[in-house]
Amino acid sequence: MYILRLLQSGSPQAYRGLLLVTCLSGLSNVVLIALINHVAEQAEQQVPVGLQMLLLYLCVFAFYYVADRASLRQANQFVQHRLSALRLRVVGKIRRADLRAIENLGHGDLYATVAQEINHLSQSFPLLVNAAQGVFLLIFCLLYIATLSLVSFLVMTAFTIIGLYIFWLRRKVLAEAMEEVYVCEAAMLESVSHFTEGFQEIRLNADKNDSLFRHFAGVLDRLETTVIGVGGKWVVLLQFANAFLYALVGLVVFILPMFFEGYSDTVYKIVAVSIFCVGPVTGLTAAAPIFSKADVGLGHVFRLERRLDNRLGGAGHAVTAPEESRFRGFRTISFEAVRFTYRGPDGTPSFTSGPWDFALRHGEIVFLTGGNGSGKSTAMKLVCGLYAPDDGRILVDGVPVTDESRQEYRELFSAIFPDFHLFDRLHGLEDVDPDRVTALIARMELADKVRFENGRFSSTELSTGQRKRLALIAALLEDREIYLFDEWAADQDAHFRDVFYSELLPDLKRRGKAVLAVTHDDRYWHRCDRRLHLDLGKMSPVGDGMGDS
Ligand SMILES: Nc1ncnc2c1ncn2[C@@H]1O[C@H](COP(=O)(O)OP(=O)(O)OP(=O)(O)O)[C@@H](O)[C@H]1O
Repeated sequence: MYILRLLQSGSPQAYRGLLLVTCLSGLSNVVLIALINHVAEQAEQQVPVGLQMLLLYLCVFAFYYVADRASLRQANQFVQHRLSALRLRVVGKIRRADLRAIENLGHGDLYATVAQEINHLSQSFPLLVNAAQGVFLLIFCLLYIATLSLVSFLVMTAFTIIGLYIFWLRRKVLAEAMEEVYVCEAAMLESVSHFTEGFQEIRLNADKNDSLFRHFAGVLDRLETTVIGVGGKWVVLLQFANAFLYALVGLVVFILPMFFEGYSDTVYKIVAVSIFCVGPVTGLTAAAPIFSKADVGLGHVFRLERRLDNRLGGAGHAVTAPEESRFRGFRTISFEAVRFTYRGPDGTPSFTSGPWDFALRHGEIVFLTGGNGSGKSTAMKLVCGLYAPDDGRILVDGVPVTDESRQEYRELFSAIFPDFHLFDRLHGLEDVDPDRVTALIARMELADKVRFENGRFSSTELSTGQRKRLALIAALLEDREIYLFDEWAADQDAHFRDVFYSELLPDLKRRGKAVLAVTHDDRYWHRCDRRLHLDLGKMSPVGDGMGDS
């Protein structure tokens, strides 16, 4: 069970402390029941209830109240800590993973698993704590019954074990059905996302709209059938638990007195205890579907973590920037026979970039051209170290880049890819001079749209071209030695495209930066020092200087 695995991942001290207070809460609960039984017996024998007994009752009640509260609070804290630790651990592994690993796992799945599943468990937790307390109470109730009648204890314990075993088997069936609910819910969420993300397309095309809606209705139908199926299994479980309790009490009341002398004296006390067990047993059964759902979700998180571990190969690679990079101030980066292949899930190669050779020198502007799907973006990701080459070498001034030094190497680059992400604040640039940012906003001709306030841009609700300019501001502030632009100018108007090629790129060159830019703008090809062309992943130089076109 994944929930137990989660709990055991905490510090043994905290785990033991939690078990202790939960035990104390269950124990004091049973002592209360015993006291009630005792007082009822005295009343039946017409013995007046003394003040001492009342005080004892109040003391035990106070103890129970405090222990129960402490148990619930500690359990809540303990589990929330474990969930936070799990989130931190998994996100920590995601941030250390290679881009290929993340692409293979799927961004959507990653997000859903980390954000939704853990959240779900966090929200359903109070019910689960209640159910766990019920288990402790059941154990102590049985122990109390042992003090009343050993025979009843043995019979009831045997029955309880059989009952719990059957319950466990049924719970497994429920868990399997829950796995199907999980799949159906994921399909439903994906289907809903088509309505929100493809809203413009469906509002333009009624047939598409209808077809998507029919598909959604089908997905919803399957989800409903599966959830109803789970509900049916849960009803069976709930009925079983109730029937089991009544059968047990029936056994105690009708059958056992037939066989054991003097048993009828204690039977009403045992019945009273059994009735106290109804609440916990019902709580346990009621929590079963939530428990199964949380366990299934947690299973997905653990499986994701294992897949990340496999890709990270142990501790993973560092993500922290070294104080003094050995690659800083580079003169030439050489790519020797670099080759990289995308593979499908079954390992079949789908596209190969390379082998290619080229050298990127400090302070030069290189343009990369090629048709759609020729491998320009793939080459850019290989150049900046987001992909590690399958073959070949990358050398910085003769020093090979290895797995260990790859992060140091990446720190040379700032890149803006077509699917760039605009962060809500300038992460990593917390001490930036706001006047500098404001000046750059003005230079990007965004002064009437955006302000820099409290470490963030006032708005990111901009056109794609304007958003790319904001991304460029962040890249310029990073002040790295190499700039990669993957079709950056494609979304700019004619005026700003000109600013980019005629002012911004030459400015970077003047500052000694190297630039590698993917471009289709043949009007500006004379702006580069060298142009490289890609065709089916193979790279070749075109001319060797300005005006090569
Ligand atoms: N993450 C990926 N997984 C598998 N294959 C990929 C992936 N990204 C790209 N490819 C494949 O690699 C090939 C080259 O893609 P790439 O994006 O590098 O080309 P491109 O020249 O940048 O194309 P475009 O000009 O259309 O942006 C394509 O056939 C594409 O299907």
